[in-house]
Amino acid sequence: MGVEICVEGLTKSFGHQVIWQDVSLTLPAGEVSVMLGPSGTGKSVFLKTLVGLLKPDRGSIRIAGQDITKLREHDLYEVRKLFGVLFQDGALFGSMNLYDNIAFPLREHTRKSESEIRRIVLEKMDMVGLIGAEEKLPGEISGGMRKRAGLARALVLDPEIILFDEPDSGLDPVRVAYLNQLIVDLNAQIDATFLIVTHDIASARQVPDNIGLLFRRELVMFGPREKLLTSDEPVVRQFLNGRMQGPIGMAEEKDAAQVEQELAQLGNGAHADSVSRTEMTPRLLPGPGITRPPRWQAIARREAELHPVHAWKGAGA
Ligand SMILES: Nc1ncnc2c1ncn2[C@@H]1O[C@H](COP(=O)(O)OP(=O)(O)OP(=O)(O)O)[C@@H](O)[C@H]1O
Repeated sequence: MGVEICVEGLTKSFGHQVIWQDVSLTLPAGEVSVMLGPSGTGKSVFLKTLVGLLKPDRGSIRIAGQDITKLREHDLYEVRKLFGVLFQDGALFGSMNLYDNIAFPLREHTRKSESEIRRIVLEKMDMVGLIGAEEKLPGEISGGMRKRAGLARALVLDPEIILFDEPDSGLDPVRVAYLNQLIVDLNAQIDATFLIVTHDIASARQVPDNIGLLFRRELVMFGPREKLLTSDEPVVRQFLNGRMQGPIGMAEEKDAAQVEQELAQLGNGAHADSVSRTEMTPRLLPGPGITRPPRWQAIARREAELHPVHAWKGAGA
């Protein structure tokens, strides 16, 4: 069913460099959340901290009733089994074929027989559409296939939480669309808690239940998708519309006077946002034949109230 992750007052620095501070949010069990933020704002550091690879300076991360920041290495190892992680490049072993790559966590962390391993590996390869590619080496397949193989490997231990670090990086728009559909379908099927770091705004608009934005060493906002998509907060508006006018500068933040001037120009209609605030991007739905968990009913109702025009076709399916 997925587990809730409750982060409170989390701060991380390297030496004197504060990466982010006082971050508090709850990733609801079984829901999909996306973390956005300009480059270098510490999104990857946040993922690594959640999985216990980096220790925060302050704050707590409660997962399944335990504050993982307080755990010793041995107990942390147990908690890590709740996680599946999809790294940017799939992090596959170049000399192993896809079957052995995907079987690797089962052979490392369980005592399952080879026939049981075979059943699980083929089931997960089927879920991500890779049946028939068992013998391929990572170097022989496309970037999109490598991501899907990485995802199959992240699934083999039946994780309660899956972290995705830029799953769409380096993929063409069509492969991104397929991957997004796969993510939505998988979430409906396995009902684990998903956290996705991405720079792809189109994906961030369609895929998640919740969106967060890191900027200036802080979590500017975290909440339901529709809250962020209709927010008036200048940083959120700038980021979600991918425009230059606003507080986010080329390498760092801009001074207040410049931001004010740019936003005034925007207000005059000089550069309208590409997607108007009231026009909510429709949510990507699980494919036909995929049974949706009960929370989808509540989400469907909530979003239909906000934008009846897009009333979900087949929301109760
Ligand atoms: N192990 C480390 N030691 C020291 N500094 C680090 C370490 N890991 C990350 N950093 C620094 O933390 C900051 C945030 O890095 P991170 O990779 O998390 O950013 P990001 O938001 O994921 O960026 P991008 O969107 O470009 O991938 C960077 O300045 C980086 O140099």
